[in-house]
Amino acid sequence: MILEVKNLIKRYGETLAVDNISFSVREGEIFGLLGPNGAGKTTAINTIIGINTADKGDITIFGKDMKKSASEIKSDIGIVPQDIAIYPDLTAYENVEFFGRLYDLKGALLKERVEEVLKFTGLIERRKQQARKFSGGMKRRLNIACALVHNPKLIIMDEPTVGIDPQSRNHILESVKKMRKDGSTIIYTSHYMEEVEELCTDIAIMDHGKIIARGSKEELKAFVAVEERTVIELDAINYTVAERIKKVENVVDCSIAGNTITIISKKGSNNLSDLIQSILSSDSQIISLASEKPDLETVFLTLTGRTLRDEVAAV
Ligand SMILES: Nc1ncnc2c1ncn2[C@@H]1O[C@H](COP(=O)(O)OP(=O)(O)OP(=O)(O)O)[C@@H](O)[C@H]1O
Repeated sequence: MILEVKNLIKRYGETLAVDNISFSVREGEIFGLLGPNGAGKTTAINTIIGINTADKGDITIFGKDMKKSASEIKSDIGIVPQDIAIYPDLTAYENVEFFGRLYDLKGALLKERVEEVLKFTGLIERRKQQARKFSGGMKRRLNIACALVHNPKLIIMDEPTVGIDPQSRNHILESVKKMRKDGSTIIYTSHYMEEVEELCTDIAIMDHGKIIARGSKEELKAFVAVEERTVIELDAINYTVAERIKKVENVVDCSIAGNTITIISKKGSNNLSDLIQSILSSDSQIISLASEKPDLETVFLTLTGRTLRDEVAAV
């Protein structure tokens, strides 16, 4: 295990921001910490890496106790903070160079690493430009370059795509995948379930300071999926169609509204071809068909009764 967190608690006065969480991260994973704004993701991350002091809990990183070996451990971690931490008056090159020096890089190796991470983040052409002239997305990418310059084994990214253009967002998501391919372990916090679903090999869902679910996306979805919905729009509803559909194996329910039929089937029934066959044999034509599979939003909704999007919009 690269990281092990046991019974971590962090309070801010009366607020229990991190409420007794335990989890571990295996080497080579992209570990996703998913939760709405205020769930406690940043507090958890900042407490793990020693920016905040924990009220209780044990943290082991690279097999070493964070309480005893913090500075040694930190030299192998790259942190991409939620709030952009770069110097606006320095150029892109100077910013990355500055962070490299903080990690004791010098001379030819420093130059080589600075150029490598600027290339990796797509900023090499803009290296001589002051950071203040960068777009929000470019600033975020520079923030990432600064975190990677010392070639860390563990990379922690706290909501790295908030408030940026789609092009920079895609660039960041692709970079995260590439970093994993190159052997890094990544912890990625986000309230965008699409990003976590696309990137992460292991996921913990956080809400009100607690981890409320943990597993791969397949495990999390299987946990909530009790049924599958298929919505089919027809040119016209024939009176025999509902009767035929109800006879298809694993169909639990079938309701009609206008020219649309909603069919509920048992989980994993794989009966789509039979459903289509039964409709065509009743002389109706299919206009559109949608099969709804659960996503991480469904998981959050099932566990909390709220949607991630509602939570984000409310902040
Ligand atoms: N410095 C602080 N002082 C007091 N309360 C804080 C502080 N930082 C965070 N909190 C509170 O702790 C809780 C968890 O906040 P945290 O920022 O960790 O959540 P988050 O999941 O990272 O959300 P976001 O994505 O909005 O940062 C919230 O109730 C927040 O208001």
